[in-house]
Amino acid sequence: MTRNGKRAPAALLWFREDLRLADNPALDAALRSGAAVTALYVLDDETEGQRALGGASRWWLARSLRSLAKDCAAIGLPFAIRRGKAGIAVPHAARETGVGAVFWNRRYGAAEARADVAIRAELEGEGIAVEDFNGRLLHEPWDVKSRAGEPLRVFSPFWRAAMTRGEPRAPLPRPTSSRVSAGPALDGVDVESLALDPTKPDWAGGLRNAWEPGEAGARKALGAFLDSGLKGYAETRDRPDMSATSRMSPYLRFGEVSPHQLWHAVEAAAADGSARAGDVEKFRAELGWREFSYHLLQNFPDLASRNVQQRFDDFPWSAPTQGDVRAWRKGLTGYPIVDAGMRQLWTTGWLHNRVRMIVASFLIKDLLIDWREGEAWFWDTLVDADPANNAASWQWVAGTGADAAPYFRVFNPSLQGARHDPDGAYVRAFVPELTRVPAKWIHAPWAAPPGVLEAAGVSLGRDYPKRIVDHDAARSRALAAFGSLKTRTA
Ligand SMILES: Cc1cc2nc3c(=O)[nH]c(=O)nc-3n(C[C@H](O)[C@H](O)[C@H](O)COP(=O)(O)OP(=O)(O)OC[C@H]3O[C@@H](n4cnc5c(N)ncnc54)[C@H](O)[C@@H]3O)c2cc1C
Repeated sequence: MTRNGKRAPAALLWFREDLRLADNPALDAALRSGAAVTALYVLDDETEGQRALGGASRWWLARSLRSLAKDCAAIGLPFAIRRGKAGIAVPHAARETGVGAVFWNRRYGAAEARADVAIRAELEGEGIAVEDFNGRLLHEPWDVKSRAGEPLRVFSPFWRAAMTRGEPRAPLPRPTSSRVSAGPALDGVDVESLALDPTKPDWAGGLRNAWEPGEAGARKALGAFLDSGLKGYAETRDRPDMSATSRMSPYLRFGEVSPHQLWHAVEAAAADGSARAGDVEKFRAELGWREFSYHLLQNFPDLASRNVQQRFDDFPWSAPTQGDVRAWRKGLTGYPIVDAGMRQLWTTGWLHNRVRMIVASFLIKDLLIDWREGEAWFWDTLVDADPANNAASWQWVAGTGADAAPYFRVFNPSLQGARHDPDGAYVRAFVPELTRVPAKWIHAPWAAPPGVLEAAGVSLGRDYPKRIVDHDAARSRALAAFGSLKTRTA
């Protein structure tokens, strides 16, 4: 109700990358306005410049939308799904329902932000108010600045500056049916008709086993992390053989959980003694890397397609051979940690952060293939494929980004494997050919004495591939290529 007791006109809540009811500032404000609310999601593969979701993300989205539809029904919030260009579909839905206001949470891609400006102008031109909110980030990317008021290019000063902005707000409560006044119903399509699932072949079996998309799935996964993963996170987060990280990334990507909820949930765990301050701080700093990626995306809108450091525009990448790219994608490079990672990615749609760095370094530095080839593969296969995190991380590994690893940092896959998967349990989980290879040799089977491999039932080239490159030679080649760039641009 408004102050004089009259009901506010109906409102439209446009769900975008915030597929949740709890801690949803736009939804909360729409309900608080006293309006009767109708909710809408638009699958938009048509707006120019917007990158279409990859295959694994589409798989996730289908389940997420079903879960959201169920949650909306449970609180009596009418919810419709439509398909098409948002610039047409949203004003159309607003007219159809006769709403006085449209509420949404902000998006940060350049094309998405441009589309939002145009949609706002059209709605406001028709006398329909637009209210937008931050439902995605702890701090708006443009609010975090250097002392001189400039954008930041290095993580540590960025995070220090972000921390001076004060404690992120507390999460908003999940609305109950008593708060909802149902707006006009809107026709929509069902999720099946969006054809988001793979059919021939159906490659999603592993994803189905690994994940429960949706807000309820996010709550369960967070609960499991708080119960057993957060304790020791600072020490074990680099161990792919342990369940030591939150796996919140796809839920954050689709907005099934907010960073504010995570920020405060780990605080509560520290307060009740189930986590240590150091673990909480480290976990929050990882959320900080996500914020930093969005800060970079804000300042480098072409982050997924252009080198932040333009001197790399002349870099002598190898022309990718079908054989090398295929071996990398399929996990057949002959380097066990790389192969385990690429198979984990294909099977489950997710990959441990340390292994993401190793496989990315291998593609870029050992195979000398342009980072954009890898970024695109991750975009298609990750359930958490994120426009800011994915692009910023690939540029970080390539050395082409703002706060990037130096070009001479070339990960040695066998040493990385031995350090972060010391018993080889991670490799064994995804590369069954090597199950019986002893830990001492599992990250470098080519160096094992022939009798050891024979006893493990492995013949290289028959049961498991020979290495497609020799790492030492590849490293020298990469350093020479990077060195030539330095000389040429000096
Ligand atoms: C080449 C490469 C590509 C990547 N692509 C993506 C991507 O598309 N989407 C994505 O969400 N992350 C990406 N990352 C970052 C990171 O690997 C994942 O966020 C992390 O592995 C997700 O697992 P988690 O949720 O268990 O992480 P946790 O360790 O539990 O961290 C909690 C959250 O912090 C954020 N986070 C953690 N590490 C990073 C990081 N290095 N950069 C940015 N945010 C981080 C994520 O949102 C994560 O969910 C990429 C990293 C690399 C090296």
